[in-house]
Amino acid sequence: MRWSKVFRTRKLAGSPLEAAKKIVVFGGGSFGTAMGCALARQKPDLEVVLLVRDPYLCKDINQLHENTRYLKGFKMPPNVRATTHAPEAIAGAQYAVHAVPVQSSRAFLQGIKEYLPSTVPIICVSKGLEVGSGQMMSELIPSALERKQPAVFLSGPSFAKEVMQNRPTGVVAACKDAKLARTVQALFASPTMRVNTTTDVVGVEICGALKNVLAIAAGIVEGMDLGHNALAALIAQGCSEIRWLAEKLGAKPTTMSGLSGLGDIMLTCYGDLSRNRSVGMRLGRGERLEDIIASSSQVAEGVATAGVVVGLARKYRVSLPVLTAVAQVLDNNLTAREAVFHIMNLPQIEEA
Ligand SMILES: NC(=O)C1=CN([C@@H]2O[C@H](COP(=O)(O)OP(=O)(O)OC[C@H]3O[C@@H](n4cnc5c(N)ncnc54)[C@H](O)[C@@H]3O)[C@@H](O)[C@H]2O)C=CC1
Ligand SMILES: O=C(CO)COP(=O)(O)O
Repeated sequence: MRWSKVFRTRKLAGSPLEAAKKIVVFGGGSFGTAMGCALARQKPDLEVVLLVRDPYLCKDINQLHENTRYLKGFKMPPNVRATTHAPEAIAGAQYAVHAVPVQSSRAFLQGIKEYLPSTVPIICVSKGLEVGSGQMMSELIPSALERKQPAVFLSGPSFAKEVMQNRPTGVVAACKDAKLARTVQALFASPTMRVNTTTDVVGVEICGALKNVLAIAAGIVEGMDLGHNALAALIAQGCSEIRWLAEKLGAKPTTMSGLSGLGDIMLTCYGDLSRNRSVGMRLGRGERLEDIIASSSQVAEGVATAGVVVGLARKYRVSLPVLTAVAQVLDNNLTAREAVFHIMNLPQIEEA
């Protein structure tokens, strides 16, 4: 109650939300839609435009006020609309929320580059590492746009469906420019959304990318019905591995125990709504990856990121048995059972 009062008084004239007139969302999938709606709910005269590819989905959003493909059954606020036309979507927008899956982000950004002014901040919610370049989104965005662009990385435990249901959620806005991080904090913060800030972009991004790989491992353990002990041991080991790699990359230790680290690891490794965990569960039950992917309409970023992690482990000379085993299972080099046997038979160690 007190929290909500604080917000009501903070959202007075002059705040970034008050000043914002139009926000464009790249990607009309589940998370782009949910975050767009979260912004639109806060300010009825804010224009939120989802840039989508599919004209049928576009029509549904505009006529039924519902994302019939990705968030069926949830009504969207009337100030959210969709278009397939990039120049029109972007024109006049003060912020761009980027919710296109990582592996499609480079091509997408190259396609809209000429319409996006270099001063418009990108608020990136995509979590993962690009196959091939191994880049994080903070590296991929300037590389794809071939220029500097202000960018903030918003991450943390936040299932799209629960954001859409306006249930309490906490995320972290990471930006080297602390002032811009605070602007994004003020944009998204509401009585149902807490937004912390940090300047540790690398830490937030690497935690967000690797927790998806760990969630696949957690799903495998669940799918094989190995029990609570095994699951807890696996997640604890995975947390250590993420910390070892994150430290090598220069991340702050506090980020690991924060929302984008432990918070999102807990959500995705234990939460029924996680797509990465559900890919793992199906692998653990013996399904083939090709069949799992063919039957899923939504992205599970951990599948692509797992292969990149193997390269990072090599590059930074850090042993990541759980995270790299996920890549081996996905590549069909190991069965899930062999991976568990392999991990259980590693040398007994001193805790690090
Ligand atoms: N769904 C969730 O609960 C959360 C998702 N995220 C992250 O947000 C990102 C997007 O995820 P979702 O919205 O869940 O995915 P989704 O699978 O629901 O939707 C992806 C959207 O991106 C579009 N897209 C794909 N390739 C494209 C391209 N080349 N050009 C333009 N659009 C393209 C699709 O048409 C679709 O609208 C991912 O990186 C995910 O890890 C982050 C937090 C929560
Ligand atoms: O990142 C997420 C929640 O914070 C969503 O996780 P999944 O992609 O596994 O559903």
